[in-house]
Amino acid sequence: MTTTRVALVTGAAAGIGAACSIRLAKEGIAVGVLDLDEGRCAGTVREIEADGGKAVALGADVSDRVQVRAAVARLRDTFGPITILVNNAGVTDFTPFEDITEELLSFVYKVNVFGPIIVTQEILSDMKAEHWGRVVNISSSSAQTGSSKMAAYSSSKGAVISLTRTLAQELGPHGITVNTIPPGSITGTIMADENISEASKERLAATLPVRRVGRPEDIANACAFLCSEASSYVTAQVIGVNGGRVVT
Ligand SMILES: NC(=O)C1=CN([C@@H]2O[C@H](COP(=O)(O)OP(=O)(O)OC[C@H]3O[C@@H](n4cnc5c(N)ncnc54)[C@H](O)[C@@H]3O)[C@@H](O)[C@H]2O)C=CC1
Ligand SMILES: CC(=O)C(C)=O
Repeated sequence: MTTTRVALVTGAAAGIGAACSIRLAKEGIAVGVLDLDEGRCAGTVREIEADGGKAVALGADVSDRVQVRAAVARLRDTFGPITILVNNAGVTDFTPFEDITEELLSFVYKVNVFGPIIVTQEILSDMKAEHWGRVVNISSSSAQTGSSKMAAYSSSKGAVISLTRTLAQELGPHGITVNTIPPGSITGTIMADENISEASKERLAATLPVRRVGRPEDIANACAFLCSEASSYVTAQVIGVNGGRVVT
């Protein structure tokens, strides 16, 4: 890699976003670790720096363009133009369909759909100027299979898959690849012990090709490839990881 690439990872204080940030930093990429509360990003930044990497903590709500613009400016001032973006920040929701309200829909869609659109728009000029970019959107296997009591969430992630395919066409001519990873169930907040019993995890694992529930590191490895120089001809792909359905 001739220049130090700069990445922005959203929702990076914990879980999949933290794993992606740490993994990208191992490739020599300088990482903007963004989450709602900048203070919560310190742990991810510390782990990256302890490993010899470069990172900066950023606080912003991905659905708020003013906050996103300020965070992007700080990252750009710190490390330079941003040419890698992982739209990972997301919120899940388990609500029976008939109980879904406009307020809930607005909350879920603002984070899961408006967020990736706003953040991508705010860094796009850097990618176009470099004629090189990597965008990875974290969707969900529930967008492909449906998931009972997750209509707001799974439909929002379906929008992320469609957004990915559209942007791949629109941004490809600018040297920018756009892909999505629809994880299956991954240990972390959603799959935390208080949310799912060990017996349920074992039953779930028995249905998965690799016979185990996914880990954030699994997503981070797939993400690192999609953000690499080598992945220049991979775009508009939906790359299932650990239970995610692979569709092209
Ligand atoms: N864990 C799982 O089983 C699966 C997760 N996913 C997706 O992967 C992504 C990450 O999920 P996890 O790491 O499991 O969740 P997580 O809850 O551990 O991490 C999500 C992070 O996003 C941050 N965040 C939430 N709203 C935000 C906003 N408006 N602005 C900035 N940051 C915000 C949260 O503070 C949190 O740190 C999400 O998009 C989720 O929908 C998809 C499939 C399965
Ligand atoms: C939360 C989520 O997307 C799954 C597949 O569990």
